Amino acid sequence: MTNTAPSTADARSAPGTAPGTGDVAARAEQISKVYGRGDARVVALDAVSAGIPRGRFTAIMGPSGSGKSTLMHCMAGLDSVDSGAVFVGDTDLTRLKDKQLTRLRRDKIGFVFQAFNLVPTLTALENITLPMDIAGRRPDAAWLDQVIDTVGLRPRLKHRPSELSGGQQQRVACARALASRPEIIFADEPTGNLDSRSGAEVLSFLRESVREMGQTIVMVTHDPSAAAYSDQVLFLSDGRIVDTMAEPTADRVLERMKGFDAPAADGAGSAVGGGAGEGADGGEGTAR
Ligand SMILES: Nc1ncnc2c1ncn2[C@@H]1O[C@H](COP(=O)(O)OP(=O)(O)OP(=O)(O)O)[C@@H](O)[C@H]1O
Repeated sequence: MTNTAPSTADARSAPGTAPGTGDVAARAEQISKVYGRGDARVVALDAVSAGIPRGRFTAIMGPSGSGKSTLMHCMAGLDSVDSGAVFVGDTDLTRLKDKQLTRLRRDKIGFVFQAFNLVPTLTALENITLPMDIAGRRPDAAWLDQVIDTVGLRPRLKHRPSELSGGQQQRVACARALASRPEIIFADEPTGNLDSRSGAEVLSFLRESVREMGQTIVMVTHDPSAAAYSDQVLFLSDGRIVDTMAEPTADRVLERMKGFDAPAADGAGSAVGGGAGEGADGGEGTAR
């Protein structure tokens, strides 16, 4: 079966996005990824196509082993694909040499992982600006100020990670990802190590960075409540995108997750097409 959703065209028709190529921040075109051989062969991604709308918050969900992390890693240039193409903006990652790929990741992509990955000897502020320091770029002071205020870290800027709570550390990691104004931020289970209150704070902040700053975010999560902060959810099963949901709520996402043993009768294509277009009113202005 071929995956169809959400196609670039679908993404273009997403709410609040003008027609044209500029409204898709990243896209996968028929990407496949196989691990292992013989008996150990696993098709992690099976001809997946997906467009990530610019300035939107997209969640990726699916059962364990469905390919969520693989999809994210391939789209972020952290892992290679066996076939197909991955675009960030207009650049096909699969055609880049290692050095070019490293530069693209550094300049255009932000990452937030479940483990906060902060440098323990640096202050919060130094951690936030570290990627730009390494790249020899000066942070835009006004932007940095806005990011710091949005994540509510101003009173903690001189603290080292060990002096911060888990939620605060993850906010530092989010600020670090946002500071260079990347084309797209990939967040892999960003609330996986947080209690529900800290998790909600981080998700609200991610949500706000999309709404207020126009950031594009893709987040892998197991948690329907976390997915409910997004504008749209892509559902993966057995290495394929089998459905999308616009304006998700935790209850609807939970229901859909329960249904994975019995896939939607109308098939992936129609479900996905409807889902992507369905986002007409989007999550814009909707606090979820
Ligand atoms: N490095 C690897 N070597 C072999 N198989 C792998 C590797 N990475 C992933 N896989 C397999 O590929 C499939 C997809 O894995 P992936 O981690 O993308 O799933 P996931 O949906 O993120 O799972 P989870 O929710 O459990 O984190 C799984 O069957 C997994 O066992």
